[in-house]
Amino acid sequence: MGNMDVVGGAEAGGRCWRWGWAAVALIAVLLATGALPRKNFIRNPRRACELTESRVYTGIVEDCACDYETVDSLNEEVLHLILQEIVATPFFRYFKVKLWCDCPFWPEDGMCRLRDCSVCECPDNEFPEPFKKPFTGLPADDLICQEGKPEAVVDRTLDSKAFRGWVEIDNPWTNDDETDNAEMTYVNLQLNPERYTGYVGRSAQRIWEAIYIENCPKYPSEEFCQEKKILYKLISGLHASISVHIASDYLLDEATNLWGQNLELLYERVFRHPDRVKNLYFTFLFVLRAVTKAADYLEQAEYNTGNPEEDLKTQSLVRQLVYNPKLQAACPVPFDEAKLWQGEIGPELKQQIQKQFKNISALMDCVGCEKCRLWGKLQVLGLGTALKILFSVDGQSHVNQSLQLQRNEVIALVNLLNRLSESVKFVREVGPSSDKIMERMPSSS
Ligand SMILES: Cc1cc2nc3c(=O)[nH]c(=O)nc-3n(C[C@H](O)[C@H](O)[C@H](O)COP(=O)(O)OP(=O)(O)OC[C@H]3O[C@@H](n4cnc5c(N)ncnc54)[C@H](O)[C@@H]3O)c2cc1C
Repeated sequence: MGNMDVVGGAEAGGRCWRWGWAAVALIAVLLATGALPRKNFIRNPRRACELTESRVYTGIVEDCACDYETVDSLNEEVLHLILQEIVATPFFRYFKVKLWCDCPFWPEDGMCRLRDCSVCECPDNEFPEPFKKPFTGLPADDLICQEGKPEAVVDRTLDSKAFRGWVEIDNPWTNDDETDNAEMTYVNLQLNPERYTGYVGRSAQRIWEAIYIENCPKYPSEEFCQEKKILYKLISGLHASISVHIASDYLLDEATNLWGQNLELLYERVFRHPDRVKNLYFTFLFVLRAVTKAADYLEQAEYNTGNPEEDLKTQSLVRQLVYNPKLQAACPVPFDEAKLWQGEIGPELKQQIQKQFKNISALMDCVGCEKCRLWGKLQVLGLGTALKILFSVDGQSHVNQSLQLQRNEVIALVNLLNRLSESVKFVREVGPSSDKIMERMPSSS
């Protein structure tokens, strides 16, 4: 179980009992003094214990190098605020995506009940002008005009800068050909929040099933090989984050169009399964590590949307994120990827996981709800970009010189980090009030 310490749950063994009894004693005192309304605890005392035990997360996040408390405070004090500002900038709010795709695995059977399911695409004149221009950089091996000797060939090495202009380059971890601009549309993400869409039933189930059963089965609890656990944990963390967004922005009453939080759903899909909460934190730290590993590249990148004032602000926000002194002091290496793929089977394992991730990426074309597909594609591309930064480039010192990212990959990566940051914040804020969730839950005992 590594060095993770969840208070309560099967893993914690004896500690669970000690904390369990301490919690019971505390509750008894609070009830006796009237400090706590008795009705909150009468309905289902077993569930009260379950919640008390399962929601307090302490210690190091498994396989990472940072503890839960630090993640929470860094997120609340620094990361969340910066990310919210970044994703609202013109550079980061327009995402290029192919929304009309055929499912390569089965006839698409998606049914989405709500209007909220469909995506509002950008009219052509809305998204930034520089985004429309095709790539204008020098081709690497344009030999047409070359005559004579090798000495006549122009040296095209630019310099040792990390960023050498946005490139059109395919991501080896994802299925879509990112260099193919046909049928791509631009979507303003701010107009299409990730929230409840009414996408439920067989279609959604089938996709999660295909992901978990065929492409990243849950590893046995005795599995020590970190590489084998990673893909499952990343997908489970992403899935938990999607569920948190559904629960935090839910259509409570269709007749009056009332939106709000659905804490029962949050409990059932996330809190009730401590592993999912842990995987959410893991995924957050993994993506955060990718962003900080690519710090020099991201800092030098051109955030050009044709609006100099906004673009300077974007650059400054990115700098604040990637070189944040509080982050560097408290959690300098959120996840240590250098330990992975080291053994003899390392390269083979990496290939296998890359193939599985590509399949998961292809499955996004089977999501039968446009808005879910938009966020599914964006977040899977964001994860693919994190994987590319951490695993496709060898060594810490060379990362920024050999790394090449597409504009859309960077947009996906940062928006994914923001989604995960929102989920971590929500889980942290709502966790302590889960006695309210319990009060509304029907008794299972
Ligand atoms: C890519 C994608 C994006 C989606 N986006 C949206 C959206 O934006 N808005 C929306 O309303 N709906 C969205 N959906 C649908 C949503 O995720 C659920 O499938 C749907 O709400 C039905 O939920 P459910 O209770 O059947 O459980 P599901 O969330 O569908 O889970 C299916 C099964 O997976 C397992 N599982 C659940 N969570 C985890 C986890 N964190 N880790 C490991 N295993 C888990 C459980 O065994 C569960 O029974 C999306 C679906 C997909 C595939």
